[in-house]
Amino acid sequence: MSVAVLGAGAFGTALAVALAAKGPVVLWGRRIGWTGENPLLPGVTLPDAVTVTERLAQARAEVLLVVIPAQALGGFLQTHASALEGRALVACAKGIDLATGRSPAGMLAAACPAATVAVLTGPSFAADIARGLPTALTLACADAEAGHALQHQLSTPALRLYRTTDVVGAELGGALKNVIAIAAGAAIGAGLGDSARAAIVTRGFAEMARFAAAQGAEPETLAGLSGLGDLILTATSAQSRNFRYGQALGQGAAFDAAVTVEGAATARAVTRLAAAQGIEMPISALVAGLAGGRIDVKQAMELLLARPLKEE
Ligand SMILES: NC(=O)C1=CN([C@@H]2O[C@H](COP(=O)(O)OP(=O)(O)OC[C@H]3O[C@@H](n4cnc5c(N)ncnc54)[C@H](O)[C@@H]3O)[C@@H](O)[C@H]2O)C=CC1
Ligand SMILES: O=C(CO)COP(=O)(O)O
Repeated sequence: MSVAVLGAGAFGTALAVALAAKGPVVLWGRRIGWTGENPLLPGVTLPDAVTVTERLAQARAEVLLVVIPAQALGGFLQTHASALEGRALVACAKGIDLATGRSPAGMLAAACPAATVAVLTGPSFAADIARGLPTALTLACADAEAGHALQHQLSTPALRLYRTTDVVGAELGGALKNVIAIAAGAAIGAGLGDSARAAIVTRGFAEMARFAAAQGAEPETLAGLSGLGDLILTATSAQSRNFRYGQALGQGAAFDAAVTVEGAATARAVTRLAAAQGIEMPISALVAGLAGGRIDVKQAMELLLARPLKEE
């Protein structure tokens, strides 16, 4: 099986490094601008088995891991979908596209109807994967046989993949936890304390599960690696960009706009979808307001605490 990774950011590079333990990997990026060490993944030297290229024609593998941020994926597919058609495409981004309301796998399936689409998601920082630290992720594919094959093709001794056919649940777990991680970071940044963070994470998980169930996801998926697992990681670690962005919001501090923070746009996308479907997502709506500069953390907390008392 030949593998290529599309998107040479921190996560794409880390996946290429991990999979190079099993054989040659092509890593494609639109503008590389570095050799040997990706500045987005400092301290990691690429193994010889990884070929880095800016030519998409060189990435003609049977399995393509698509690791382009959710809000950039639509633009990429407009230009390059034909080069991806008919392959096994593994969506690795965690977000919901603002323009279409689609998940990355949904965008891939729409752009490449003859492809087999899968999802790789779950708790994993790029730096951990690249260093070969133990990681467990979810591989989701509606086609159980193809999912089984991909699970074995993409697992390594350190990267343990669990399999599911619940693509919707796996993707929403990864997308929505970023939104709640921003809220958790904002609480910590504003000095509201660990108890407030625990409340936000728990009630945030409830709204993740509520939204996902309404889209047809299995509750077990949300309680697994891609939902709860990734939420725990992202809402408690300063390694997370979403958490750090939330912290900056809570502190009223500036944040580098060049850093990928999927949860900001996803908060807007999911708030819009939830409103259209009559689903309550108060924390996500407040994150959308915070990210859009319409409210501050003090107002957000006042709004949350003023909500009617209800059953858990
Ligand atoms: N960094 C991490 O620890 C993890 C990231 N992810 C997910 O992976 C996705 C990518 O994140 P990172 O690699 O960390 O981001 P990053 O910011 O490190 O890199 C993003 C890369 O995408 C490229 N890119 C942007 N627009 C593009 C386009 N139109 N065509 C081709 N390439 C384009 C950029 O040039 C850059 O190399 C995100 O959805 C993120 O949530 C998932 C798990 C872990
Ligand atoms: O998805 C991730 C960990 O599983 C990475 O989180 P950040 O994008 O917040 O850094």
